[in-house]
Amino acid sequence: MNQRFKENYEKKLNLTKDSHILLALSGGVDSMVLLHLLLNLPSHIRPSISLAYVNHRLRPESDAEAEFIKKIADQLCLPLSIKEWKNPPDSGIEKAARDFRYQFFAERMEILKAETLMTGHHRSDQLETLLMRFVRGGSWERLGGIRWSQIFSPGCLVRPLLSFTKAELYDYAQKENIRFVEDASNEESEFTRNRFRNQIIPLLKEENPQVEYQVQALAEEIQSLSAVTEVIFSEKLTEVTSHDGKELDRKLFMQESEDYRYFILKLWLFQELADQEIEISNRSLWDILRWIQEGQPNSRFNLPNAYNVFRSYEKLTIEKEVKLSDTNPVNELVMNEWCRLSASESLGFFEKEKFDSAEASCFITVNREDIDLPLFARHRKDGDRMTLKGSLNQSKKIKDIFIDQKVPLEKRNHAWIIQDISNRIIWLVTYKESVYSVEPSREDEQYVIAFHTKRGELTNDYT
Ligand SMILES: Nc1ncnc2c1ncn2[C@@H]1O[C@H](COP(=O)(O)OP(=O)(O)OP(=O)(O)O)[C@@H](O)[C@H]1O
Repeated sequence: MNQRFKENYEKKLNLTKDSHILLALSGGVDSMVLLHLLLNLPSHIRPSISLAYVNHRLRPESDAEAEFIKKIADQLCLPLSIKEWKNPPDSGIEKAARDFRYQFFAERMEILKAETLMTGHHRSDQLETLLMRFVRGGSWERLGGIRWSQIFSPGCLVRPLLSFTKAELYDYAQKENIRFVEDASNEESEFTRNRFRNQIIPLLKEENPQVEYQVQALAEEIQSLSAVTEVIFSEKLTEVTSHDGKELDRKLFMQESEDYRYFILKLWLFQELADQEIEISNRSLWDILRWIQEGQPNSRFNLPNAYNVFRSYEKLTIEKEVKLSDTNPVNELVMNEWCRLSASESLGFFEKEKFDSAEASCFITVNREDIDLPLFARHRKDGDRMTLKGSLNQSKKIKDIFIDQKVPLEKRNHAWIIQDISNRIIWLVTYKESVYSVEPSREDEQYVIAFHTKRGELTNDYT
């Protein structure tokens, strides 16, 4: 077993004497055997080892286990950090405990400047993980299961025991007299994984005693296949998206076959929502595909967490919905000053003689007697209407103005509206002027309302 471990250590994991490893030591047979195997490596390849343990305090014997781990670290003179879990939630304990553990490991790696986290996952874990994923459903790539090595935090997470079954680890521990703690909860079937471990897998092993080996081989094949297809679909995605990957060109996308479209869309959503914990089911993917094919040219498809795929004619983007109430600060405009509205936008209103048109991207002129000061800048809200210039006092919904001008949905909530204290909408900035906008005259009894944007040229017709 030492020899097999050494081979994997050098070939599969690319680790050397200069590696600094943070070993996640739970005290169970797997990580205790892993520690032993690491220490048994010949000195010319043995890495520096630090230990980390999380005391979840979920079982009465937790504190005794923490003491056991401290003793081991003392005996071996290895640095150990322990963290206690203080606030377990009422539900979803398994996931919360895992998140807490890995968060702690990432912090320790950063502090210790250790580039490798090592855990004791083994071949029997692989079978459990794959069966659970298979039954739960989801993406086929997940059937690649636990990997030998993957990117983690500032470095990587490696599992050198993936070629050993749990039975082999027990044998080795017995032969080498390795002490370990037995997790009593493993015997109870209260957690999903334990149900698979204790009830389902024994039946599968009766069917085929080699099931763990078969499944590991299958998982590795899926991992390779998934690496190959990722390259193919990434190239395809690049062909149908803008340079930064944010805009998907519907026309080019629709030229691909349906199978390709499915995987391109999946990759695009995955990349665009990478920071969000959003899972898009296979069924939703098909629904989105149908909507892209048959939906309205200016419409949206709702995703979880207020995200949307927006379609504006032949352009698709993914954006979080901006709620009007969240983004509707009302900015009072102070006479003869520019009011900064965002990193790239300013609005101001000026006495005509104090206005320098060179500073503005666009502007309108109003008669002083027609409006009631002060003026305010805000975004649209439901029911907004304005009386259009040259329309004989006919008012029109702001929403309809946007529709007429084919303004994409995601731009509508960002547009600025100028209103006066009497709630009259004076200007839908860059999109539409109201009846209050007049031609400049020689008299001074006029104000100018001006907009400045750094976003290059104004893209809308200034009407
Ligand atoms: N409390 C802990 N403290 C330190 N390391 C731990 C702890 N629990 C688990 N580990 C590490 O994780 C490995 C796998 O443990 P276990 O099979 O119990 O985890 P799991 O339930 O499969 O969860 P996951 O795969 O998400 O870590 C252990 O061999 C050990 O390296």
